[in-house]
Order: sequence, then structure tokens, then C-alpha cells
Amino acid sequence: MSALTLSRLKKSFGGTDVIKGVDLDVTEGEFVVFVGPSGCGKSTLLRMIAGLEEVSGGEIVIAGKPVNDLPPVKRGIAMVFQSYALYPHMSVFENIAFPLRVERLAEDEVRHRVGEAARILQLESRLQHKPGMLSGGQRQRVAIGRAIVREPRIFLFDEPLSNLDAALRSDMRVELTRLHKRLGATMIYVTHDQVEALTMADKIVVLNGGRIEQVGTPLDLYHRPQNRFVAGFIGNPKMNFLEGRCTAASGSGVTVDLGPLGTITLPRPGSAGLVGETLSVGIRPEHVRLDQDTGFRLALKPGIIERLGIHTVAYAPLPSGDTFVALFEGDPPVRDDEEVTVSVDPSACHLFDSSGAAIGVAA
Ligand SMILES: Nc1ncnc2c1ncn2[C@@H]1O[C@H](COP(=O)(O)OP(=O)(O)OP(=O)(O)O)[C@@H](O)[C@H]1O
Repeated sequence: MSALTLSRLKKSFGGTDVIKGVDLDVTEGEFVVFVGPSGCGKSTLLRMIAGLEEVSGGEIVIAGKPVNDLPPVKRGIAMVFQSYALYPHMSVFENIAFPLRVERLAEDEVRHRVGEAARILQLESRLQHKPGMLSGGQRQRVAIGRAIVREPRIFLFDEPLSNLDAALRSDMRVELTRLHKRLGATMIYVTHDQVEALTMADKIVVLNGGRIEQVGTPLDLYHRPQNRFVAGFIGNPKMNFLEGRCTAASGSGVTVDLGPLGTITLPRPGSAGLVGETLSVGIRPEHVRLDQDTGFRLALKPGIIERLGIHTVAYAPLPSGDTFVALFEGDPPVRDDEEVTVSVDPSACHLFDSSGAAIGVAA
């Protein structure tokens, strides 16, 4: 069953369109992550679902019921913000209990729900502490506890981990994934951190300029990006793009002349109409090999090499002025300012037409 449906959803501030017609279906129990560059409308979309922003057009349906005209408290949602918004003078218990006090729940029920949330979040020994005595991660757990006790249909998270340091973020990622499994609740999560998106999501929604670019599982987006934007956004280091002119295209292959870098033929169906068009060949840094028998060869002279132990990242200038990034496992014998010939399997490459649409990937 659908937990949430957005239909032709729009939002403008003054005369500026910020959300430009979003359609989305979220299944009950799904962990959905909104990602996209700064200003693409992620938070606005979340706040519209929460009822904190009015809708300029379209409809929001939660559990089968249109909610456009319902205030936040009647929507069956609970939102966790980046700033934990805890009351410093109240104990952890009272902070978690706060929304239940507002609803005037019976004391027994309050104790039961707070106790359960504290147990799930391992905050039982902290219930009498004040927020000032807690670490950042513990404070964020209190904020999550305050959402849990409301027993919402949908949890909304707006960059909840962005105030934490890197180590704590990765711990909290695991905790949130565990929490999602345990509660089986529908969760919608906004982040600009693609590691969070790729590791936590059942489904990722990539937004750009107020529109959805693609919706899919993390691996769908990684392996089958439908356009150049998604291809460049998902994956770290980012995909390399080499531009060239299509010189041949048939049902079995597309050939692109990359000028000084040579010619590559990708084994994917293309129509004869592509010949003459400028295409972009997408190469993921992790698909670059130092052995030279996998098809397309490229001579690189890395200017900078980052050795991270588990892998090595090489940055090499291209004749176009762009930088080509290659990622190798371990610590291979590549040196900066020394030429090295690498190779790429053409069947692992991506291909985009001049409008940015992927060639040979079903929409
Ligand atoms: N209350 C407002 N009044 C006017 N413009 C707004 C308002 N809120 C957001 N905007 C604009 O809407 C656009 C989308 O903002 P939003 O905060 O949703 O983006 P975002 O993707 O969450 O960005 P970030 O990752 O930087 O938080 C931005 O251009 C922003 O300036």
C-alpha cells in the first residue's frame, strides 16, 4: 500500500518556482532518500509533506487521505531536524515525552512510550540527564526518540546527521538503518551526502532544480543512470565524461571519435541518427584498469596521486582541460608526472546524447 503519494506537486516563493511538478509514490515501510545539489528543493519538498509549507499546486496523499489542508499535527508524521531543537532545561525523559504532553496522554501511556523509545535508542541510563550532558549523537537520538513516541505513519528526517563528526555520522547511519528495520516504519530522509543515500535507502529520489531526475534503488542509479546529471551525481569519485563525435551507430554498437584520446566503440544499440552528434562517454574512476587488455586504452600523466592504502586515486589533466580521475585498488606503482597507459572495458562505459539522456538505458 502507498504510504505517501505526491501528484504534480508545485511550490513557488513569490514568483519563483522551486518545486516544479513532482510525482512520487512511497510504499509503506520504505526508506526513501531525497538527494540533490544545494538549492534543488529537497527541504522544501519535505516541509510540504510535513505541512510546514503551503502547497502551490498538486496534491499530497498520506495513507489514502489528501492532507493538503491538514495542519502538521493531523498528518500522522513526525519530523527530525538537523538542529535537534531539544529543551535545555528539561530532562531527556521530558524532552522525549514533550509531544505526548502536548497531546495530553495519560501518564501511564507517556511512561510506557518513552520507556520503549529509550530502550530502542539505548538511552535508558540517560533519561534523567539534561541535554547539555549528552554527546551530539546522544542528543540526536533524543530528537529521534521524540519522533518515535508519536508513533507516526511517516518519519521525516531533514539532514539529521549533518552536525555530527564523520565517525559519529557513520555510527548513526547504522543505527538509523537498524531503527528502520526494527520499526518497519516509512521514512523519508533528506541529505546532500550520497554515502548516506546509497547506504541507507531502499529508494533514492534524485532532485535537480525542483524536478525529479530519477527514482530508483541505489544500485539502479549507480549502474543504470538515465541521464548525465544522475551519472555525475551518484558515485564518488565522480564519473568522468569524455566528449566526442559519433562516427557510426548500429543495433550492436556506437563508435565515438574522442579526438586526441582515440576512438571507442561501446557495445550497445544505437540508431543511425546519432551519427554526427556530440556524445559523452561516461567512465567511472573505479572501472579504469592498469592492465591493458580490456579494450579502450588511454595514456595518462597523473599530476596528483592520493594514496589511501585501500585504494589510490590519480588525477590526470586531459587535452580538453578537464581532469580525468582513476581509482585503483591498493597501492599500484603509478607515479605523478609519469605517463601510464590505462584501459577501460567499453561495455562498462556509459553513453549520453547531446541532451544528456542515456543511450541504451530503459527509462
Ligand atoms: N521561505 C523561502 N522563501 C523564498 N525562497 C525560499 C524559501 N525557502 C526556500 N527557498 C528557495 O527554494 C530553493 C530550494 O530550497 P531548499 O532549502 O528546499 O533546497 P535544498 O535542496 O534543501 O538545499 P540545501 O541542500 O542547501 O539545504 C532555494 O533556491 C531557496 O533559496
